[in-house]
Amino acid sequence: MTSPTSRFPLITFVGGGNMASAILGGLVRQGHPVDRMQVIEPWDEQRARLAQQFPGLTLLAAAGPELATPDLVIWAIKPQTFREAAAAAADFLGHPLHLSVAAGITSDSIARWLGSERIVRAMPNTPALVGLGMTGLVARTAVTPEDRTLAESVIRTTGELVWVSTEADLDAVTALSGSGPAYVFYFLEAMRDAGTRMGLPPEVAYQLAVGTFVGAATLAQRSGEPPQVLRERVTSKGGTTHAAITSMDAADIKGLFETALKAAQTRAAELGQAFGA
Ligand SMILES: NC(=O)C1=CN([C@@H]2O[C@H](COP(=O)(O)OP(=O)(O)OC[C@H]3O[C@@H](n4cnc5c(N)ncnc54)[C@H](OP(=O)(O)O)[C@@H]3O)[C@@H](O)[C@H]2O)C=CC1
Ligand SMILES: O=C(O)[C@@H]1CCC=N1
Repeated sequence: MTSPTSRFPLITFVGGGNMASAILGGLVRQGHPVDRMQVIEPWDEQRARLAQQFPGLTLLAAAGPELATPDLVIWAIKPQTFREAAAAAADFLGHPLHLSVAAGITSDSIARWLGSERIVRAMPNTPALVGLGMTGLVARTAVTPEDRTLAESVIRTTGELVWVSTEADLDAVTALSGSGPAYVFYFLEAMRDAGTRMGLPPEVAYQLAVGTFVGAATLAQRSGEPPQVLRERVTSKGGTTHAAITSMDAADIKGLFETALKAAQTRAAELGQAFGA
């Protein structure tokens, strides 16, 4: 008899860390049954954490014949361990669609390691943990429209997505939105610390900083107006914002930001070269 949950694709995660947890959480929130997902995760503590968070989930320390043949494999491991993990699991996976979230590792490398052309690369970000992720996706040419739909349906459970044309674009996505939450947290730290040095209690400074980010980002999203216009609307002539922005321009914060993002983009390509051989 067909199980009532079998209309859901069977998904195997290789790697059960931060990103796998975020995607798992999104899927569970949207009603994907835990018995249609299995995770390969070698670290005992992490398996115990996942078992507690997602009761009923199949958790394995390593790939083996007991693995049910999946429709989709999500590769959520570090670029440094991808090759080794692929070699260990390839024989037990059948012929699924492969979805990799690893930074930098090209689909050419993955195709070589897995002997499959059905590969989608995704670059999510950690706000996926709260359903507000922003993911870039790129598909190899052999990927079918049905495969794209499957990849989209999984990623959509974590937030928004955008398809890009090339894997080089995905390195730019990695630098911008993949690593991007860390830049926001960095600014939150800086604003909290500056507020504290100006005499506010740290928790008040932090509350003001977080509220300002949430409010400004929501305003940008809802108004649809260019950020420059929104910024100019805050900047009264001869006022306080003008003083701050003049100080930032003098320090070339935008130029420094571009340098930082390009460093991340370069690192993505380096990871692909160093660990994709
Ligand atoms: N964190 C982020 O913001 C983002 C990360 N990514 C990408 O996601 C991928 C995973 O990152 P993240 O989730 O943060 O990393 P984590 O370290 O949290 O998770 C990776 C997990 O994979 C496990 N692992 C190691 N070797 C194997 C193996 N052979 N088979 C199965 N599992 C294995 C690790 O165990 P152990 O610790 O024991 O090695 C670890 O628990 C990376 O490639 C990264 O580039 C993409 C977008 C955003
Ligand atoms: O820092 C990293 O390499 C990963 C990829 C994007 C976010 N975290």
